[in-house]
Formats: sequence, C-alpha cells, structure tokens
Amino acid sequence: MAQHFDYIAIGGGSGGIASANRAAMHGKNVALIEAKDLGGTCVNVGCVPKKVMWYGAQVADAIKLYAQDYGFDVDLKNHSWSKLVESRQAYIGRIHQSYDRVLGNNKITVIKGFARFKDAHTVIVDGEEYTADHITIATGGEPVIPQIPGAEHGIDSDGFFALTEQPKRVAVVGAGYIAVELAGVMNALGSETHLLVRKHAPLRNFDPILTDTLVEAMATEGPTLHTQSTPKSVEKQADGSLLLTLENDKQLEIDCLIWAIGRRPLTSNLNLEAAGVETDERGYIKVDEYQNTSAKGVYAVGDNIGYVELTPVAVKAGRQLSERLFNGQTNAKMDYNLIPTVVFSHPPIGTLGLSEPEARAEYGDEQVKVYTSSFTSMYTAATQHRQACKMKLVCVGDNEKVVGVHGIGFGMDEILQGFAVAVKMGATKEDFDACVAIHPTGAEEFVTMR
Ligand SMILES: Cc1cc2nc3c(=O)[nH]c(=O)nc-3n(C[C@H](O)[C@H](O)[C@H](O)COP(=O)(O)OP(=O)(O)OC[C@H]3O[C@@H](n4cnc5c(N)ncnc54)[C@H](O)[C@@H]3O)c2cc1C
Repeated sequence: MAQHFDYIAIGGGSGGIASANRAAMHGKNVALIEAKDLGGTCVNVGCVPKKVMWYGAQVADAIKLYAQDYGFDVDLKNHSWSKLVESRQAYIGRIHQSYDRVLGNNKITVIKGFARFKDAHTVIVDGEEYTADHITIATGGEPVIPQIPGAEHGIDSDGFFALTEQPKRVAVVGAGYIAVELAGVMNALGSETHLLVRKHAPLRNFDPILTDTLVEAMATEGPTLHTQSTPKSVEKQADGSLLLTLENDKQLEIDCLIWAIGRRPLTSNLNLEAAGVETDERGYIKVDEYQNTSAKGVYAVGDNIGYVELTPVAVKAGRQLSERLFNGQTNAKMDYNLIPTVVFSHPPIGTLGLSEPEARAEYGDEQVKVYTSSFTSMYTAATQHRQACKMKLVCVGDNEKVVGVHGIGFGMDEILQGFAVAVKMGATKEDFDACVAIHPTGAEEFVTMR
C-alpha cells in the first residue's frame, strides 16, 4: 500500500527543502524526494561552490595585484587547484550534514530516488508509491549544451565543479552571469581564459554602467573577451586539446571548453501529463501567483517555473507556499518585484530594479532622473592596480522615487542588500540623502550622489 503524507516536495534543492521544513514546522507529516544530493544546484553545483572558487580568486588577486603595494613580500608562486577543491567539498559536506540534522529534527522522511507522477496525488519512486494531499514540484533545472558538431567535448557548469585539475587554456561560452563568473574565477586563478559572447557584450540586459565597466575591467585584467563569437564546431586533437571553430571562422585552441549558454527546466521526465500539470513550450511549469499549477493540490516553485532563477527566490516561494497551505496565511505569496542580485564578477556587480533604459522606456525621459558616481575603489587606490567603482541610482517622478540601484566595484556584493530594503520600502532620493554616510566606504556614495 502507498505510504501517505500530508505534503510531498519533489526535489531536495533550495525550494523543496525550504518548503518541506516550513510545512513540518507547522506540524505536517512531510516527505522530501531527492534524486541526487541534498541541497540541489545551489549547494552542490551552483552558488556555494562558485562562491568558494570566487573567494579563492579574490585571494589570488590580493597576492598578485595588491599585496606588494601593501608592503608584503609575497609572490604568487604556485596554486593547488586540488587543495581548493578539497576545502570546498569539505565545506559542502558540512552543509549536507546540517541538512540531514535539520530535516531529521523536523521529522521529514527523506526518500532517495527519482520521482514520477502516477496522478495528481501519487508519485512513484523506484517502484514504490507515495501519496499526499499536496505535492510541490521543486525539480530545478539543468545546463543546456548547444547542438553543434563536437559539443560533447565541452563541459557545463556541473563539469566545471568536477574539474580535478586547473586547465591551462579555457574558453567559456555564454553571456550570462554564470559564464562571467566562471571565466572570472579561471582568469584570476591563472588560466589563459577566453570569454565568448554571441553579441557585443556579456550581461547585455544589465544597466549599461555595469556592462561597460565590466568590459573595461576585462580589457585590462582579463579574461579575453571575444564578442560576436558563436561556436560552430569543436574538434578534439591528438594531444587532447580542443580546437574551437567559430561561425566567423576564427579558431581557438584550448584545453577546456565550458558551455554556459543557459539552463532549461528539469520537468520532462516527471510524467506531468498524468497529474494534469501543464507546461509552456519550453517545459516550464505554468503557475499562478500562488504557485498553483493547473492541477489542484499540485504546486511548483523555483527554477522550473522560469521566473527569477535564484536560490532565495526558490526558498521564499517554497516557504510562502507552506505558510499559505499549512499556517492559514491564505494570502501568502512570493513577491517577484525588486529582487536584488549580485554577479560575482571581477569586480563584483550589485543590481536591483530597473536599468536606466528600462526606466526611460517605462516612465518616459522627463520622469527619469539618474545619479551616478565614479571613483577608484579605496582598496586599490593606494596600489598600482587601480580598479574602478561605478554606481548609479535611477529615480522617477517629482519625488524621485528610487527604482534602480546599480553598482560595480570592490564590495558591491555586500553593499546592495541594505539598499534593497530601502528601495523595497519605497525610498526616495531624499531618503537616501537623509542617511548619514559611513566613511570611508564605497557604499557612502549611494547617499551622497549629486
Ligand atoms: C553555476 C551556478 C551558480 C549559481 N549561483 C547562484 C548565486 O550565486 N546566487 C543565487 O541566488 N543563485 C545562484 N544559482 C541559481 C540557484 O542555484 C538556483 O536558482 C536554485 O538552486 C534553484 O532552486 P530549486 O529548488 O528550484 O532547484 P535546485 O536547487 O536545482 O533543486 C532541484 C533538485 O531536484 C532534484 N530533482 C530533479 N528532478 C527530480 C525528480 N524527478 N525526483 C527527485 N528529485 C529530482 C535535483 O536533483 C535537484 O537536487 C546558480 C546556479 C548555477 C548553475
């Protein structure tokens, strides 16, 4: 006989774990089904290992670019990629233990295996049936590999985290934040790194102050940016190296090729038809603002709905859903407006709300006022490797409501969160100015712009 639960979450990643824990905290009998490792993309092959690698790259930059001007007698002689990977994986191991502990404390039944629907209230894992009053699909996504000859010689972001040795020459293909971040890490850690983008720049949808400054930084610090560059084929050569040929017939010889051209939802093997769950033509699950799918009692959160593909978004959507279903908060839902985000590039980017072009298109030129600041980050100002820091506030209307906050430069990754609270509360430029600056910091520029 099928084992019955109040709630099943399919997918033990950011959204599934968050939702399952919250349901259990409200006294529900919960099962969490995970096909691979608990923690999903973020913990195993996403945010966490990526950030550890980025910190490694920061240390390399500090030694290579800044330490000597701060009086340290150091040279970057050797770097052990495998040591960095070992430290990273040990940290991830500790996160796994903490998940086990919390799920255990919440008395959640963790089922290892791949779930498929039998009907809207029944899933099958390894031949066993499990039923629930409510089922949430939190299955995330996977990287896309292009359909070109030899594409299989490349790896994706999952493959990047599986690398046991640092490639000497690497090409990263893609213009999104994952491509930028992976290329930045490899470059700082000493690989000859090429970033290939299809059009004129990476991060094209970001505010131009961010894109332009990033491209300028790449021109001096690397990686080598190749614009208007679309791969046509990949050939593995006798010595194991790869020959990447572009549509413009340029060629690059590299040791490692990383595809970071986008992700797609992991929904095709779930037998969603049996549950009556509809997807769009790209496979994303259709949900309403309360995460309800087309099937009663079945919900979806996270990357597989194709809204904003970030961990805190999946987490919050999952928790709000459980608050609504199991804690009487009938109106609880995820607010997809004004979501701050950071790109761990070199230098890092923080961005929130409308870019200047978006604000002008939405409100008209007369309604938009923009404030900018451009300076050398103080961390680098006393050294020979000066690095720019640029910031922009996008304001609208007579009261100059802040609708966009954008910055690139040292510390931006930690600066944005607090400003996002203010913008979410409806802050105006006057409110920003009314706050006394913290000196000397980069963040103070946001409250002193004229
Ligand atoms: C390289 C990289 C870097 C990133 N960096 C950041 C970052 O810095 N900040 C940020 O906010 N976000 C980042 N993200 C995005 C973030 O990882 C995702 O938005 C987040 O993990 C989505 O959570 P989720 O719950 O929707 O899916 P996931 O975390 O992907 O979890 C889905 C889980 O479901 C499991 N699963 C799938 N199908 C089934 C099935 N049928 N049965 C059982 N289990 C199944 C999968 O194995 C997986 O563990 C990054 C992503 C990548 C790839």
